[in-house]
Amino acid sequence: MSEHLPTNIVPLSSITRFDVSKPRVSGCSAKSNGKATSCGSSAGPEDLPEEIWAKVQDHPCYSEDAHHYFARMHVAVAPACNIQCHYCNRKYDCSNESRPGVVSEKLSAEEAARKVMAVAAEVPQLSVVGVAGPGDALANAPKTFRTFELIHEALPHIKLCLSTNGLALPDHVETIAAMGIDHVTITINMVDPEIGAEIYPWIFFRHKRWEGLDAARILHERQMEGLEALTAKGILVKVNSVLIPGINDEHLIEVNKAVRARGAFLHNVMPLISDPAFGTHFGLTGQRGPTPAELRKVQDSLGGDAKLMRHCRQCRADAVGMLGEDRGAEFTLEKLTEAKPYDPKKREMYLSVVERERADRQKAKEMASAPEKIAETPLLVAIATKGGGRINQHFGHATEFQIFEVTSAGAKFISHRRTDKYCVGGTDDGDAMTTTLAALEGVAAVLCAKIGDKPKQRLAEAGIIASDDYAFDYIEASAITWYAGHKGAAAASASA
Ligand SMILES: C[S@@+](CC[C@H](N)C(=O)[O-])C[C@H]1O[C@@H](n2cnc3c(N)ncnc32)[C@H](O)[C@@H]1O
Ligand code: SF4
Ligand code: SF4
Repeated sequence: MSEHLPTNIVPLSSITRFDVSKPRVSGCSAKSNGKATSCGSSAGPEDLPEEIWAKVQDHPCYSEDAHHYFARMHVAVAPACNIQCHYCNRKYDCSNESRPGVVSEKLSAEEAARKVMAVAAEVPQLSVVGVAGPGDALANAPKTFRTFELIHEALPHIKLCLSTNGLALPDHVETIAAMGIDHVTITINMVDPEIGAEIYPWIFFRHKRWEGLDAARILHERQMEGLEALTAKGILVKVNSVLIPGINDEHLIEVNKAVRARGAFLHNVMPLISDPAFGTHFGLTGQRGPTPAELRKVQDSLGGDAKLMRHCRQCRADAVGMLGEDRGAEFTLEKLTEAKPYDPKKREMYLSVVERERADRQKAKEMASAPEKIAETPLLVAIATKGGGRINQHFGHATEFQIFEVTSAGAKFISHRRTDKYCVGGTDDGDAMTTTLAALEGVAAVLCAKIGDKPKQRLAEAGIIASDDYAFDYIEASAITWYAGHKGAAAASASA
């Protein structure tokens, strides 16, 4: 069977570190971190109501757990936009650039459907296809919906997803519901038009261009109307907010309250990208993006029970693959003629592996966790992973680290941090280490599948412990076990 599995998934037979033969903690007596979990009404590792878990369990953006197992792709069928944001310039195009709004080729609905078939044949993890630009999905509504129709006819199991600024949303809620589109993202950066006027120079609405406060007021009203109409129909809405320091950083608490009151499922606060080279208004006028610490501060200020997305990778409008990887170059239009036919058995086999892996990973986590007796100082642990919920990437091959906040009681995903590959063409690259050390700021340990003596030494000099003792083990259980052996380091750094 293993020859059918994607390379980043390790067969269960390779699990050695955790004794999965011990009795499973499950059912009504289940305990997680010493706390009883609810019985009968919740499901999945994220403790969601069963009907919600059923909708998000294979959506890599709506469930942090799912992003370890499932892939998404964006199809670039929506070039036009009906508003202008000061942070967006869709004219800039680069195949090496990974950020929203960037694409290598724009597609017709038919081309997009062919591309989805080709990717589904190669990537059994594929579960979601989204339209997220390069412009706005609903400013190109006929093409967006035609694309979804074709995909649904060919691959009915694929979830459909769209991203919009919300201006045209109220006009399309009925169609979205009728087409079975269960996931919609709205970018909402303000609920106060005074702040909106600093972000949006103009909108185009009802055959007319609007500017200033009028534009921001219309946009705000349409966003709230669209959000309410979607949630009333049981559609899961994720709200994206771009964090723009000095403009909406303090205001995002109000945005969070407003969108939660209207039933938004998830709030994704994303850092502004404003490199002047991209030619956006903000980039050219010196508006900076937030630091990782500023981003985290705003996320943490949104209240303990706010459901936040912290694992967004701010993908290109033609991204393909697991979050954090982009296999778009393998599926360009000219390569589609070589595409293999889709084989549903490959996907079924993959799903059964994921089901077992998820259950065993959860069990390993519960077995490694100790009930919280005293307040412990959490440590940040960086993980090198290619997916599957395991520590399965060589330190030198990592282009990002997943950061977990860890105590003896649990390991919580906090964010990802991008870096450059340490090993380039088989040689150790000194500049990459500088980037990696910056990315690992505040991190106590790196857990990876393999690391050479030289980088291990460089990390040690920077006060970071690197370990490949947990190679191919589950992330959370390993991080908790590592923490248990290094609590002293936490106490020492807290008192330093
Ligand atoms: C390219 S847009 C496409 C969907 C739609 N037009 C919208 O704006 O919601 C996808 C996401 O990228 C975000 N985005 C675009 N440019 C950005 C930038 N420079 N920095 C951070 N986020 C950005 C948008 O706010 C939106 O949430
Ligand atoms: S709404 Fe989306 S596509 Fe339009 S300008 Fe803003 S970020 Fe760009
Ligand atoms: S941009 Fe964020 S929400 Fe959209 S596909 Fe990428 S990770 Fe998911």
